[in-house]
Formats: sequence, structure tokens, C-alpha cells
Amino acid sequence: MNWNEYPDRDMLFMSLADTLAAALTSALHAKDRVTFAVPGGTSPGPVFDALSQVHLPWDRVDVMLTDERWVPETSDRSNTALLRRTLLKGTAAAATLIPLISDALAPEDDLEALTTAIKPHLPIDVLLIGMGADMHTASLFPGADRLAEGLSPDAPILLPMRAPGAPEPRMTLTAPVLSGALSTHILIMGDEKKAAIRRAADLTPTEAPVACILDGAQVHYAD
Ligand SMILES: O=C1O[C@H](COP(=O)(O)O)[C@@H](O)[C@H](O)[C@H]1O
Repeated sequence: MNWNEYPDRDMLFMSLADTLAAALTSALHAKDRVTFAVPGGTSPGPVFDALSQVHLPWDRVDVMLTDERWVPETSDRSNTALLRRTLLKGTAAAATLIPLISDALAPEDDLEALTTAIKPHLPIDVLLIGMGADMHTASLFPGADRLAEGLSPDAPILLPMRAPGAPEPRMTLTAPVLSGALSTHILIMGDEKKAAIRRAADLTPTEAPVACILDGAQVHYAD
């Protein structure tokens, strides 16, 4: 992994938005449409706010989440709602959202249809991804019920996931899809996550799922 440390969080948010805009611009020079995969959770909102104001041909950008919590969009835990509030507005409102969620009761119920919709948008051109202090990334959690399947080189594109640390079922992109991204940026903040990602570099993906995307990734960090 390549370590990029910023003096404070505001600098991190602004610089990372610039870096992602540059990565998207470069991908858009090479291709007609590009896929931008992004995390949910508490960290990326300010980066999305900044990025949503950048002038890019957003009408050629397909945005998807790295993972979603299986909750309605009205829930404050919905990653899709976070995206609509913070990224898919301003100039970025012209981007197309490729959903990782449906109205079905359980993630298994619409797995096939969601997978079919995502497949034409792979590989991911630009990946922004988060990590929890427990070293989970996307919804690949240590101890999750289908973690081994999700980490396998033969994993399907998408998998439902349930884990002790996750209050609701999840839908997640799997390790081969995430590690196949052409440009990977990991966003982490705070001492606990800094220590965790350093530890993860010496662990297996089963122990530390984030290890599956560290090779060649740019880590963006501020205290
Ligand atoms: O549950 C999730 O957690 C991770 C990390 O979130 P954060 O709140 O610690 O930033 C996030 O990357 C993932 O997309 C989300 O579903």
C-alpha cells in the first residue's frame, strides 16, 4: 500500500476529492463510460460533498456502492441515501446510480437481478473504499457467515453477508471485484484505524478482510 498522510481532515477531504476527480478524468479520456465504486458509512460524506461540485462529464459516470445495508432508504443507516444526499447532487447529479439494493425483504431475493445489472459495469475504474476499525472493508467482515465465499478467487460479483458486527444483513461486492479495480483509494481517519490497517498488512484476508485490497492501493489518512 502507498501511504498518503494529510495535516488534518479538511485537507484530506479536499485533496482526496481532487485525486478522485483526476482519476475519473483520466479514465474518461480512455473510455466512453466509467465505473466509480464508493463506500458508505460515516467517513466519506465530506469527500462526496466536495466531489459533487467538480466539473466532470458526470453523465458518463456510473456510480455504485461497495456495499449496502439491507434497510430502506428512509433509514439513517442507508448507504444509498447517503450517496443521494452528498454525491449525486450539483454537477454530479448527472451520474447514473447502479443500485445494490431493492425493495425485496432479504438480499438473497434479488441477488440475481442486482448481479445482472452490475456485471456490464465491471471492472471498476476508480474505487474509493472504507475500512472499519475491525479491519472489515465493504461488507467483508471478520467472522461473517459467507466471508470465505466472498474472498474466494471464484467468488460471484455480489454476495449477501451477515456478521456479528453488523446490525442488519448486507449486500457486498466480493474480493475479486474489489481487487480488480483499476485504481484503488482507501479512506481512513483516526489512530485506531491507522494501527488496524498497519496490522492488516501482516494478516490474512480471513483475519483482516481489508488485506485483499491493499496491494497497490493508495491509502489516504488524517488523524
Ligand atoms: O458499514 C460500513 O462500514 C465501512 C466503514 O465505515 P465508517 O463509518 O467506519 O467510515 C464502510 O466503508 C462501508 O461502506 C459501510 O457499509
